[in-house]
Amino acid sequence: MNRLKIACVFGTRPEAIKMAPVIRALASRPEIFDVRTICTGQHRELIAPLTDWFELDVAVNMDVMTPNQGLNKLAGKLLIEFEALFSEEHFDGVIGQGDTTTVFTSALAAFHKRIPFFHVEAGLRTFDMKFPFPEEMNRVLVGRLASLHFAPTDQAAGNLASEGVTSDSIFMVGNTVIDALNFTVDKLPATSASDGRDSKLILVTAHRRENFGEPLERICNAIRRIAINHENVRFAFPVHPNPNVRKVVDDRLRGLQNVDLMDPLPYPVLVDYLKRCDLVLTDSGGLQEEAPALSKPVLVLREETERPELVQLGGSILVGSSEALIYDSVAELLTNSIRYKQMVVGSSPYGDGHASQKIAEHVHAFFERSKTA
Ligand SMILES: CC(=O)N[C@@H]1[C@@H](OP(=O)(O)OP(=O)(O)OC[C@H]2O[C@@H](n3ccc(=O)[nH]c3=O)[C@H](O)[C@@H]2O)O[C@H](CO)[C@@H](O)[C@@H]1O
Repeated sequence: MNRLKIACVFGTRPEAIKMAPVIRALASRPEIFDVRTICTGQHRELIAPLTDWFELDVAVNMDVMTPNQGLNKLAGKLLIEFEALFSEEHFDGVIGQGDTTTVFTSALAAFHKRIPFFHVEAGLRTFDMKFPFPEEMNRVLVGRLASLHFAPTDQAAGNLASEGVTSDSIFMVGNTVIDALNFTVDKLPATSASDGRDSKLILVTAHRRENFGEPLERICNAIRRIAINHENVRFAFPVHPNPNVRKVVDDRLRGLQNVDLMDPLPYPVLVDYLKRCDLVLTDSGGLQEEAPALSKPVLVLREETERPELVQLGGSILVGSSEALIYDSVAELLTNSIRYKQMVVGSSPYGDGHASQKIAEHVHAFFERSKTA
């Protein structure tokens, strides 16, 4: 039997992290799958260490990024690149993840070439096209283009069903980020949770477009006040390279002795911080999923989230960018151990760490079914 040739596409840091275990699961069955890994390079520098850590062979590197390029120019270039790739090589299927311009254009290009597209992390919705922008539109459009939808939770699967996606194409498998996290925790040397320190460690990340400008200023003001008023607290803040983030963070937080501003951390180092920290303050999607898997409460620096499951379980609170709410919520969790324990959920609502194996099986079954159809 001919092997199934599958293009696995990613372009940004979170896509590389969440696609890595899928690529490894497909590649672990070489008698069935011939895997080709395609990187569009949307976050080129952040991705190179990830492909090493997860031991991925990238077959195609696209070079599409130029400074201050608009979304239409990026999408146009990517469509042309995918058109050329899918014309030069025969692919049986294309698989991509999430809500970026990379996943949208690869799904559209696959559709134009009549190649089935499989969507990892399908069905996330805020129901507001402006937040997050342009990601909410990207995921809705990919929801129309995909042949199989791998939903991370029951709610995500329900969102797809209510949009009219046929139920036999939706599979609730969990989020592959938990597979990536487990792989990483297993590969890391063991560290103790507190490291023997008597201070509290708070991990912070903030980079979403919706927070650029005044919201990020308010977030930094709150962190500054906490750092000054609570000397037993340390902040670890890997700062996103985007100048919209870097300038505001530097202006407000540089020079505080208990705030460590760092370059973006390699994934294993980030996971090590996550293991050792007491609390996470973030607008990142991935960190909202990873933190509960390591029993860490999350304050979400967004007004809405497409990950309501953790909020519903009490493991995260939407604090948005309100300086007062961020300050008060952190202060309460630092001083009220009962409240803190209430926010430590027993297990992650985002998966059991076996999503990628399930995805590989469903992709195989899809082609077995189409042979008999
Ligand atoms: C609108 C929205 O929510 N969209 C999300 C967005 O992803 P995101 O918000 O999760 O993106 P980031 O925060 O950049 O990445 C997070 C990952 O990076 C790791 N990390 C972080 C800091 C660091 O210094 N070093 C690291 O290694 C961290 O542990 C985590 O795993 O796009 C994805 C792609 O489609 C979607 O899946 C996803 O819905």
